[in-house]
Amino acid sequence: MASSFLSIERLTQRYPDGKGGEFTVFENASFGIEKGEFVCILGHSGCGKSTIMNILAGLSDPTSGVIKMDGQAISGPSLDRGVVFQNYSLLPWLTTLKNVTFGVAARFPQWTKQQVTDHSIAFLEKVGLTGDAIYRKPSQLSGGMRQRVSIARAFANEPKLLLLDEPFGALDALTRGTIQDELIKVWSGTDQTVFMITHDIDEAILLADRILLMTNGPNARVAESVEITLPRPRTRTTIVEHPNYYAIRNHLVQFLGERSVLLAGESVGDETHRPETVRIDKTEGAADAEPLLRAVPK
Ligand SMILES: Nc1ncnc2c1ncn2[C@@H]1O[C@H](COP(=O)(O)OP(=O)(O)OP(=O)(O)O)[C@@H](O)[C@H]1O
Repeated sequence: MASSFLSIERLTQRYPDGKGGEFTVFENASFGIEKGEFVCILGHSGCGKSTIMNILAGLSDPTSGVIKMDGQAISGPSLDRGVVFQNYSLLPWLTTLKNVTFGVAARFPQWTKQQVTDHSIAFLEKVGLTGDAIYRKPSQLSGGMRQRVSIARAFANEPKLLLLDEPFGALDALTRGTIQDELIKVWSGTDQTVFMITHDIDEAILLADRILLMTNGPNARVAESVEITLPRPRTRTTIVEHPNYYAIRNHLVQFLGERSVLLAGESVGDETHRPETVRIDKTEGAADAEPLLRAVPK
């Protein structure tokens, strides 16, 4: 099999259990992400999503396993991998604009000051931040505005891989919806590869090309890779009318409600530990229109 742009191979994380032994968070997690793909990961609290993200960001080392990006094993943090956390992580003493130019100047050292500023302003505009807001400090912005700055900053740096750890978790539903739309807008204009943690099924369906489903921990596994067979561009009002929408949603709800527990600790996927691919397509003429779901092993 040709290797993916980002390839996670047999990733295992164990931690001390506090009683002299150890517990396994996940074992042999293996999956790939293609260049330009938007992949979300869903799973119950504690299954190890943030642990996977921290390893991808280079902020922690796994117990075993290999991660390759563009064929090269990765280790440690790098400007090639940008991260957006739930808590914004902006530099409080810098203005909005400087929070963005700071990273852009480091990423593109050959650029003039003007190029860095123009590039940064363009990305802030894409997330709706214009005018005097870009000269304010983070403490003078709303939570939604701060998260917009984080997203603009991450995309403006043009990392090869963008890691989003529940970026909208702290926002109210309306602000969340607006920023999701802005995120799609920014992402659509790039060939950016995105890996995102979310707890929100609807958010994952709206944004992702593919959703990875994890079973419950300990001994969690990435059990399924569900293709989001909804055409782009997507909006939250049009996708619900698509024949695939509820079939996909029901599948995800059913997995998180029942199968994530039933499969916990069981061996799933093929012998290489890759998740089962699930493709749901109810559109007329689709090969798997009847039955609706591709068989998924129980
Ligand atoms: N540094 C650590 N030392 C020991 N145990 C840890 C450490 N970091 C995480 N864990 C444990 O590993 C498991 C997975 O944690 P992780 O934060 O990755 O889960 P998660 O799926 O991201 O959860 P949530 O959705 O609640 O954020 C949990 O049981 C957690 O307590």
